[in-house]
Amino acid sequence: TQSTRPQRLLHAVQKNATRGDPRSVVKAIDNFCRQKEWAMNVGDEKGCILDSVVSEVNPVTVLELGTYCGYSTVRIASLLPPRAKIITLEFNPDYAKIARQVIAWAGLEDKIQVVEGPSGEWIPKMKEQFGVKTFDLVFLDHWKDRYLPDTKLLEDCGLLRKGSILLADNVICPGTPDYLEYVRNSPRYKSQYFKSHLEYTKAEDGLEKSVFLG
Ligand SMILES: O=C(NCCCCc1cc2ccncc2s1)c1cc(-c2ccc(F)cc2)cc(O)c1O
Ligand SMILES: [Mg+2]
Repeated sequence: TQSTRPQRLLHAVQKNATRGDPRSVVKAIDNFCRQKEWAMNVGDEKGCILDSVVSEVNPVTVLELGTYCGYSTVRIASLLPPRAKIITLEFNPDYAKIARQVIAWAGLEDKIQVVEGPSGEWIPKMKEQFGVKTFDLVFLDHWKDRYLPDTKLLEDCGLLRKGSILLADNVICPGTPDYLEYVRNSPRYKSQYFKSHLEYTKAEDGLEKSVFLG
């Protein structure tokens, strides 16, 4: 039977990356997506902006919405301090299966918890299920029309604290207009746009970094 793109991406990692070396896993995926098949990873250009925000925030608890094949999960986890943890939500079980194997190849299983299911159902359960108090960093990279409702849900569930950082992918392409309008106009956020390009292309895209003011 025909393989899927995530399966081919995983094979490229297993063929070209060194076990236990997260940066080689990131490199192998970027090479695969540039030379063989485009895939919706945050990519190398926006990935550098992600790296700089993670390094600046130095988060202990991270929530990622939208795991896909685990590219940004590995990228973030490789920069975290020893006891820090990422909870990453993925709706598609096939993607989650591939992501777990990519994460294992990078040797980062201990820092990452892949949770399957819709964000709208899991966010209200974060405290009781995972003992989370608040998130220091949230990386939004899932359905673009869920960014705003899930941000409001995070607020309502008390999962954000003064200084929590929201970092959103794809605010231009495919675009998240209602989310952008909210974080840029709400008195509860201080927002900043990092102009870049859609992964592996020349199209404009960017990341929006928003600090929750409490
Ligand atoms: O849809 C994208 N990403 C979300 C996939 C949806 C997966 C979900 C995860 C989850 C977890 C919990 N609850 C619900 C959900 S739904 C996406 C799409 C493009 C793109 C850009 C130009 C194109 F021409 C074609 C695609 C680029 C990107 O960087 C993306 O991130
Ligand atoms: Mg994205």
